[in-house]
Amino acid sequence: MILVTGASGHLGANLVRRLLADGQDVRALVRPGSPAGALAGLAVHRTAGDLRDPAAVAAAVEGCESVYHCAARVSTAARGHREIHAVNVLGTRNVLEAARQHGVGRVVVTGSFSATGQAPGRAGTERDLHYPFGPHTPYTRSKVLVEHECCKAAAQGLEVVVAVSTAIIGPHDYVPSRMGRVLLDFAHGRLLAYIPGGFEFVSVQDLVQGHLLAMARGLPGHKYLLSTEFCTVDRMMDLYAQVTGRPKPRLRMPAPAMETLARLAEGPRSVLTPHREARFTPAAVRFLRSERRADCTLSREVLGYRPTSIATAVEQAYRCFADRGLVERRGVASPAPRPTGRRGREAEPEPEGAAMATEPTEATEATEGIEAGVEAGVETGVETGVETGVETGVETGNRKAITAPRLPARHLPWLGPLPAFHRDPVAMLRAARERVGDTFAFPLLGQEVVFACGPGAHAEVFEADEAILSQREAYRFMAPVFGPGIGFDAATPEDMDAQIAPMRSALGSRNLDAYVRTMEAEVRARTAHWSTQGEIDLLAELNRMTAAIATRCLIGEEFHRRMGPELPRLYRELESGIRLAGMLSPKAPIPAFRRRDRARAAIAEAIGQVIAERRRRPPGDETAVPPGSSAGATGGQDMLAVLLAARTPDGDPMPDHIVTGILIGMIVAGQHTSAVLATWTGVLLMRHPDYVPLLRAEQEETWAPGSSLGTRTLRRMELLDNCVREAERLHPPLILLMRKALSDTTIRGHHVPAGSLVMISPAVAHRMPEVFAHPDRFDPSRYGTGRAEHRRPYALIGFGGGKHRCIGVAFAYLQVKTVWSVLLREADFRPTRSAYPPDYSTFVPAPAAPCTVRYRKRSTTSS
Ligand code: HEM
Repeated sequence: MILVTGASGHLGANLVRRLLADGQDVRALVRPGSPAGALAGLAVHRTAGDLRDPAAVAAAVEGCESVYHCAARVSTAARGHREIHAVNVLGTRNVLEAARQHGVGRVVVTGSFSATGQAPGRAGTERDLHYPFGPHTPYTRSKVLVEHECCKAAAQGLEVVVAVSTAIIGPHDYVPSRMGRVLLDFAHGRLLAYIPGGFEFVSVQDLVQGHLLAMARGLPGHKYLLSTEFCTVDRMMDLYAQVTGRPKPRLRMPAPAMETLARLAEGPRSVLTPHREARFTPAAVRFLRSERRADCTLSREVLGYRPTSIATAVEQAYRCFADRGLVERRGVASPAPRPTGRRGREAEPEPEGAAMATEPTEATEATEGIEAGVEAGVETGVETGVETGVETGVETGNRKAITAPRLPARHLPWLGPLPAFHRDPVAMLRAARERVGDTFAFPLLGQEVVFACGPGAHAEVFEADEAILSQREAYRFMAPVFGPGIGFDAATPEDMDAQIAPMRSALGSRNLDAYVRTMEAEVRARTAHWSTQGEIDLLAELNRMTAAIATRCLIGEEFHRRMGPELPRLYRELESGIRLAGMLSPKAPIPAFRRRDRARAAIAEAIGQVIAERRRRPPGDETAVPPGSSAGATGGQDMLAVLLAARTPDGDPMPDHIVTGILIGMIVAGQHTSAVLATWTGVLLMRHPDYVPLLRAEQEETWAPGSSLGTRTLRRMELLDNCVREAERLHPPLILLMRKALSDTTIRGHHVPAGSLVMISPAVAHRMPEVFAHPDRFDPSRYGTGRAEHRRPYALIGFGGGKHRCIGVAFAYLQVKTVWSVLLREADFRPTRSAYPPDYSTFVPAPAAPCTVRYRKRSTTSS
């Protein structure tokens, strides 16, 4: 077993991949909250822990025969000494001490070129002593002490070698690193200027190779410089221009003036944005200006190190970003490898295992310097990257919480990432998660949002006390849909629970068989209108079916007859009134809200009439279901009957407007969501037609021709169940679930200030490779015996979790399964489009309209 610390960093991510490709068993020590993407889908043993915690480090080291210690806190800022010292120096000491105690054979520690001394007039070598009295950053000082710790450990008999990194560039840069961010900014046309200078750069794959060589051949207690080539910033800009196809910025900021400016900016910034990671620092500019060079002769001669080319590393970095959708995929123009004449380095083939997966970086000062140039020259007042914020301790009660990383504000801070969020919230949140980790914060329309992702975070949110994370307060903007005092607008959480309680009983197993009969009858009634073949808008068709089903099961037959064909449209208008604008101003005078209010009034009036009629029936007959109700005909009750029979704590009947509001709430919660889930199930089956014969075979076994469907029959259809579950996972109808923080709290150790909106996203969470293997794949077998990926608590959250978990989940599953049992028996379906992308313009994203599919009725209809 080999331990890699800092495995989610740029170097770590590449090193882990290389070790795995070499057939090694790898354990990764990752700091809690590190971006998950770096190790996504890799067969590594993850262990969470902080370098500052000797016990966690010892636990990670135990049982390993060798250790690559790559983790470090990198910064060019003049502050943050304590944390930098604790992580880098004491953390390294912890690793070395644990290695000694557990008899680890060898440790390779990543060093920094900044800790190597400088000799005037020539390139620096391993023998050049660091000059301690210069204007060094806390980071540089810490890396000198790291080397000191290594020497001490070597003197005590531990085999430890230091592999010295220069400025890293290359693929699998998930955070991304600072050089990676400069490349992204360049590719997106956000780089308007730069500061000239130069530095030694290392291709991340050369650096990985150097670490392996240091492990195999390095002399204990020695260090080895690893660089690929010296590059001026002008040359880097040329390389970036070649891979991105964009011109390089015309503006070169004079370095001396920029260093002065950085000095002037330092004071105000430490007051105005004390928690923000500063990159435009005097030290960063100084590194660039110094144009330091490294002489890697020792590495070449002792280790056999053979560096490749920075041009190739830049190209690979770009390709990797393109693969992840962060930049446009171009026919990446390979920058011509430059003859590396200075020390006679030739471009060599990539090291084995080079072209693999991903993630964040330990930047060096030089990369920060370039980014500092970008920040200074380009984006005055606008953040280029991610504020790390991780080092900022915030006290919450007795617990020490860390500030969640903050997404950059690219537009007005008040708006936050609104355009991207509005266009495609799932893509925006997924991309942000890959960059900064599972928990992060951002402003949205003036509202502070804390986003959290992963089963642990879900558990904390779903299980939180209502007085701390309130569901009611988060969804109060829906009050115009439900009606005043109802559901999320109920006076107290207890009132809301009291309103939900009778619905639970109506949706209980006693009534479900009757509902299934209504469902089957309704699907058959609709398909009876279809000709032998043709095209339908699947979503529209399923909306009609679920509208009829919901109406008949929940409100009753009379209402269904009264409102008839009007209902799908009215429900649609009601539901489409739930939109982002409503969070800001639920009563804004916009057409969608006017339609919402008209639809609600029409539905409420019709329900009111039905209630009045039922109340006029003789006492003792409140629960009777009127003749003609299919639910009643089979012995069940519609929900209206249950609500009319329910009593308040004072023994009174529920007021009519509350009954009406609850019914409307149920329709809104369950009708369109079910139609959307059924539609995605159909779309997925059409895209994976191999499952259709298997599903039909399952039907043959479980559902005798001519017999009616029932809950028992449906429960035996396990493959169908798993297909619906895959639809729930891949396309959850509710993509965002929210809570309002009523007091300061924490999620996964991150501070959540009172007033924040806490968001979790089933759509993002369900694609976490750490939770679901190959998450983008349609694979119903993942729920089968042995894998049961959905059994992990709070992994599959399409219906929420904890005390607010959907009360209609059984109803919804039965409905979708009934729909597809009947439809698959009655007809064959084919897609008419190559893709059915989700339409994120609504709160319940369905395939973009029109969702046309072709059908042909089957001649062997056995019903
Ligand atoms: C595919 C269909 C459905 C989906 C995807 C769905 C999804 C959800 C989710 C995610 C929640 C939790 C919200 C949160 O924690 O913030 C929820 C709650 C709820 N759902 Fe559903 N639902 C569906 C169908 C239904 C149906 C058919 C009904 C009733 C007939 C229903 C009634 C409710 C109610 C009353 C709650 C609130 C529970 C509480 O807060 O205690 N849902 N649903």
